[in-house]
Amino acid sequence: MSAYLHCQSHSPLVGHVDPLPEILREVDEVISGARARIAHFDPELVILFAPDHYNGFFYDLMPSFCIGTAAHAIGDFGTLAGPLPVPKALAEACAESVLADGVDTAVSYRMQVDHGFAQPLEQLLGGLGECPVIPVFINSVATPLPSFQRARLLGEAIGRFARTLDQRVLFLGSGGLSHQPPVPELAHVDARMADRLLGSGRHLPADEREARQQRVILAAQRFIEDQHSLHPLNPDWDQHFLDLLTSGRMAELDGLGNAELSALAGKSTHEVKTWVAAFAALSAFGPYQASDRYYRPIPEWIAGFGSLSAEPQSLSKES
Ligand SMILES: O=C(O)/C=C/c1cccc(O)c1O
Ligand SMILES: [Fe+2]
Repeated sequence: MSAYLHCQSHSPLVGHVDPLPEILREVDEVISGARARIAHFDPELVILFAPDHYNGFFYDLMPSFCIGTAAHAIGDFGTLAGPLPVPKALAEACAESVLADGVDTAVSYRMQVDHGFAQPLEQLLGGLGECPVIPVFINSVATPLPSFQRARLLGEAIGRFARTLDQRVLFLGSGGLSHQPPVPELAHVDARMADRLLGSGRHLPADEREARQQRVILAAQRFIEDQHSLHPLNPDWDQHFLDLLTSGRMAELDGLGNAELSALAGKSTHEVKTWVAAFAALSAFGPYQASDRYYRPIPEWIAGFGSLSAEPQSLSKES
């Protein structure tokens, strides 16, 4: 029984609208370092906390949390497409354990996921199929949203389940930090888009898919020129968030309301709840030591881009 954690921002704009080569090199080094540490840990099971962007989860039935017992990635923005190797019985046991522990997660026996799940698997493990993975969705865009506290309790429950396994478990968190890309909102869209958000967007025609991606790419190009064309990134808040996780004080976020977070750092910043859940899961293994902290606001990717690893303190003393 051992655990390792890595949390990282994602962005589907990688490869579409990139920062200067020296910044790209710097980020590549951060990701390669994380990948090497993960390879050294040699996980037997990945538990991946990630959001969705109206590609797999819709308002016809929007859960706060969902554990997949089978999943496939759609390959949006050119990210990897295909099935994820989900160990079905173990994912079912995980869901049962979390429910018995008092956190009402949904389950999906056919989870459709997007770049939020696929990008970290590609960047950190080298592909979708490299290691058995239990996908855990946290609703981070479709209001009403779960709170920081519930995300923490979900993570703790999953951590307690993981601790019962005789396996090396890697917790991954995908998303954030401060950002607000142009994600549609049910309250502000026309009837056609509302229908997409209610579920017809699950299988978008190719021309609409292309138009959707171009909208985000154009928004990123505009954001580079005018950082008020979208909600501005908030490096101060991002660093504060990283401070809290690094020092094991994530429960201090319990009091931060969803509207307040949106106003401070942007409406997609709720993706950081994947990090909170991952760190909470790790905390079930005892006190942890965080390492390899990295942060840079990257407007080209519409992301306060962060990266942070951690491991149980007993292990960090041994290595
Ligand atoms: O449009 C989408 O599907 C998402 C875009 C996006 C852009 C930048 C950062 C992110 O975390 C995103 O999901
Ligand atoms: Fe995202």
